[in-house]
Amino acid sequence: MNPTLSELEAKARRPAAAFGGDAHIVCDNLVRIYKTEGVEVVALQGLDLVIDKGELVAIVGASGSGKSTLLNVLSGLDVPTAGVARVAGMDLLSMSAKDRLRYRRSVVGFIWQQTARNLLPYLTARENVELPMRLAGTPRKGRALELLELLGVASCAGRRTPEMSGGEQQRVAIAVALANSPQLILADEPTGELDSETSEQVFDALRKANRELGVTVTIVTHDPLVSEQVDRTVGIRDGRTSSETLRREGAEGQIIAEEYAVLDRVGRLQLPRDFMNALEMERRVRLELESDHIGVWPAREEPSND
Ligand SMILES: Nc1ncnc2c1ncn2[C@@H]1O[C@H](COP(=O)(O)OP(=O)(O)OP(=O)(O)O)[C@@H](O)[C@H]1O
Repeated sequence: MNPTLSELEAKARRPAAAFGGDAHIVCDNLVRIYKTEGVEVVALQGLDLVIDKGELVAIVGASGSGKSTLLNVLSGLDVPTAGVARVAGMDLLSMSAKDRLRYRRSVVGFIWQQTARNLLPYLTARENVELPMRLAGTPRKGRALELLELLGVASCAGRRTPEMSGGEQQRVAIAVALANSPQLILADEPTGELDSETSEQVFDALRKANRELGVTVTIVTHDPLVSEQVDRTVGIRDGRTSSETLRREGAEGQIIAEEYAVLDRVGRLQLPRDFMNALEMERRVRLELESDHIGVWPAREEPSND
């Protein structure tokens, strides 16, 4: 039934919901400009991203597209130049130094690509997991072993980093990141230095943290083993989210992956570069509205006057 005039008027009067609503991670028109020796680099150019609580998301993109910049902002290590970045209802742009420290200690856990960067080499695995709890003033007896067990590295509890493989070190690093029960885990190329079998174990540990502890997990990765196993892969191009691949299980248990272009709030979308190249599209395209889709064609050759 068509809405009545008064229903439409009421709808128009309702305040528009804020972008991303109460999602766990909301980036709205996020901009990060680096200035070095007078040269400006726009690493994030109005990036929009919404991630719900409990999601496991991979972020992919070419080198220099802005992935690490985004993770640094979300982890509270870096402050964006403009826009909105909100995690678990906390505004990352206006946060005080004290809140930022608390955020980094207790709300978010971080895993670097370089295994050596995640752990202190002179502490055992168990002591490494206990450290963030001691720093936050909330030591919990048995918690470190519990986490090491959950991630399948309890046998490493008494070992220091040189006595562990790269994959074991990364799984211990995940336990360290989980120590203070964060709401969010961010991992920057966590399997980048590992062979495929070990990568699988590290990814399984992240998936376990997500499924069994309900932690939201965001992984920046070039590793197809990771990006093709998550429910949602977000592609970043030139400092903006440009594509999303959603995966779901089909009727026969097969995984169906569907790729979408991201449409921002003002209607901008990035056409895949290979599509544009194939049809030699540049500068402008012709759009046509059909009943159930919009057609995009290369611009017609204008007849020349000479
Ligand atoms: N501290 C910095 N100072 C100046 N420019 C920077 C800084 N950090 C990043 N950039 C620039 O910002 C852009 C995005 O970099 P970023 O590291 O976020 O990309 P990335 O997608 O993570 O790349 P990679 O996959 O190679 O790690 C690049 O052009 C980079 O040179």
